[in-house]
Parts: sequence; C-alpha cells; structure tokens
Amino acid sequence: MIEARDLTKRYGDRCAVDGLTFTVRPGRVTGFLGPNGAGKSTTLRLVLGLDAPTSGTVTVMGRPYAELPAPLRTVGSLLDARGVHGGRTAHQHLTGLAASNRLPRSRVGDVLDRTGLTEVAHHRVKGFSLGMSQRLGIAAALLGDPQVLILDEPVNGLDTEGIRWIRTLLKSLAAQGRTVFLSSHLMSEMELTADHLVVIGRGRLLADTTVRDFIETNSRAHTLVRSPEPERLRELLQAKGATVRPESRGGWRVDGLDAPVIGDLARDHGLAVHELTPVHSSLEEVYTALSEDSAEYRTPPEAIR
Ligand SMILES: Nc1ncnc2c1ncn2[C@@H]1O[C@H](COP(=O)(O)OP(=O)(O)OP(=O)(O)O)[C@@H](O)[C@H]1O
Repeated sequence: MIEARDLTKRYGDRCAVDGLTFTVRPGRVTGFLGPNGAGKSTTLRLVLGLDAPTSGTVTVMGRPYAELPAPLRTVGSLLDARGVHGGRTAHQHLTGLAASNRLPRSRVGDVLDRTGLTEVAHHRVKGFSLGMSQRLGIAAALLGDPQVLILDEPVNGLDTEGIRWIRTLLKSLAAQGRTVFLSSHLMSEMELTADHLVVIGRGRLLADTTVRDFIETNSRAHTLVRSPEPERLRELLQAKGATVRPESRGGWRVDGLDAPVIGDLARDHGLAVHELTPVHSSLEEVYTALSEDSAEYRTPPEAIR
C-alpha cells in the first residue's frame, strides 16, 4: 500500500507536484499516467525518499520510506534501468546489492531466473540491450521479495515480446497480493496492463479510478454520418446545435446529437442517410483530450514554421 496525502514538491517557483492525494492498493496493477513533465518521476522519487516533499506526506506500508527497517524487503523499484555500473556483470551487480542490504545470496539466482537473465548472468552489463537492462532493473527490484513494486516507465524502448513479458510479470505479482505501481505516458500500454489508474497533469490529480470507469466517465461519443446530400444534412444538424466537422474518410463527424436523433431528423426532412455510426473514443483519445490542457511541454506556436 502506498498513501500520498497532500503531497507537494516545489523547485523554486515551479510546483512539480501539487497537493496530490491518492492510495495505491495491493492486489492490482495501478498505472500512474501523465504527459511529459506532469510530475510522475518527482512523485516516485518522493515515495522512495530520494527527495523530500515541500509539504504533505507519503508512506509505503504505513511508514515514510526513510523509516522502513529493511527498505528493499518492503519496496522494490526501477527508476533508471541504465543506472548500473557497466563494468560489472549482472550477477555481480545483484550479489553486491544483496550483500549491502543483508538479503540472502540465494535470491540472486531466483531473480535471475524470474527475469530470464540466467544465461547472461556473467556478461558485463555494458553489453546489455535496453531490454536486458530493464530485466536487470526488475531483477534488482524483486531481490528483497518486496510487497510493493514501483517502476518508472518500465516498457520504454522494449520490443513487443519484452512488453508482453513485463505485462505478464506485473499481473502475476499483483495476483500474489502485491502492490504494483508503474508510471507511463503510454495510454495504450496501460489499457492492457493496469486495473486501476492514477492520472496527473501539471502535478495535480486528474483521475483516480478503474480503467473501465476512466473510459466511461471521460469518453466522448460522436456519430459518423453520410448522406448523398451532405450540405443539406450539415445545415439541419447545425440548426439543431450540433458541431459538424468533415470526417477524413468522407461524411460528417457529429458531436452533440446522438445517432437516433440524427436519423429521425434526416427522415423528417426526407433526406437519405447512407451511414450512421456511433463512435466511442478509445482510451488513448480520452487520455489525450484530458491531458491536452495540462501538457507541460508542447511545441510553442512560434516554433512551428
Ligand atoms: N530537480 C529539479 N529541479 C527543478 N525542476 C525539476 C526538477 N525535477 C523535476 N523538475 C520539474 O518538475 C516538473 C515535473 O517533472 P517530472 O520529471 O516529475 O515529470 P514526469 O511526469 O516524470 O515527466 P517525464 O514523463 O518527462 O519524465 C517538470 O516541470 C520538471 O522540469
């Protein structure tokens, strides 16, 4: 369990995390979503005691990270997969970590197996692909057999097979009753991996809900309609207050009136309709719309020439 209460972090006059309150519960995968610069990494650093909050609190299994008696046995994390000394082998890296955290040496073999790295255990890390480095980072996170796992963008740069592997692993760890919290700016991946979402923008909480509820609450339906008399249809729809835009594959995209109303309107005016399709936005579209207003880094208009 991770609990943040009014968590705030300021760097000078910039507020990276702004009064965040959320709870990450065990037994499910919770996705931490937000556009670039939203404050995800800063929040994770606060959870892991790598930075101190300006105000507010955050605890892991009921205690601030700094007060955990054996941190690696409680919480495993992957923040930067490339942060390992390249001259060491995977085995040496994990053995060193086990020794300095008083973890049994036998765990090294276990986590190498679990992450599929046994064959390359004695290879130097500097020769590792990004995917292998991510696996090593996850092996290190699992070393203390922790109840809580925190992963910052774990699928970045992975191929399809690597992404599938992480997805399966995280789901199985959650199914064992662990707390799994992973950040990403990739909505499509979260849709497949997470059960629950914490969504932030500009350091503030935008949503804390199940994936299904997030879609249902924020999804904006529209209707695709096609008629052999498109201009007449457009005028009728606009007169009823609908927003009508041309659809890239032909016809109109109509917001503000649903399909039965559009169909009845056309019939009442003797207009033929050749297509009438209700369209629900995908999770990706929902997220993009929600985070658009809060995106930290967008190309300023003057840069588009
Ligand atoms: N050490 C720091 N000093 C000053 N500003 C910082 C520092 N760390 C982060 N920030 C600022 O805080 C804001 C949040 O950054 P953060 O890295 O937490 O976002 P993020 O959601 O993880 O983004 P990304 O997906 O790009 O990693 C940004 O505006 C960033 O520039």
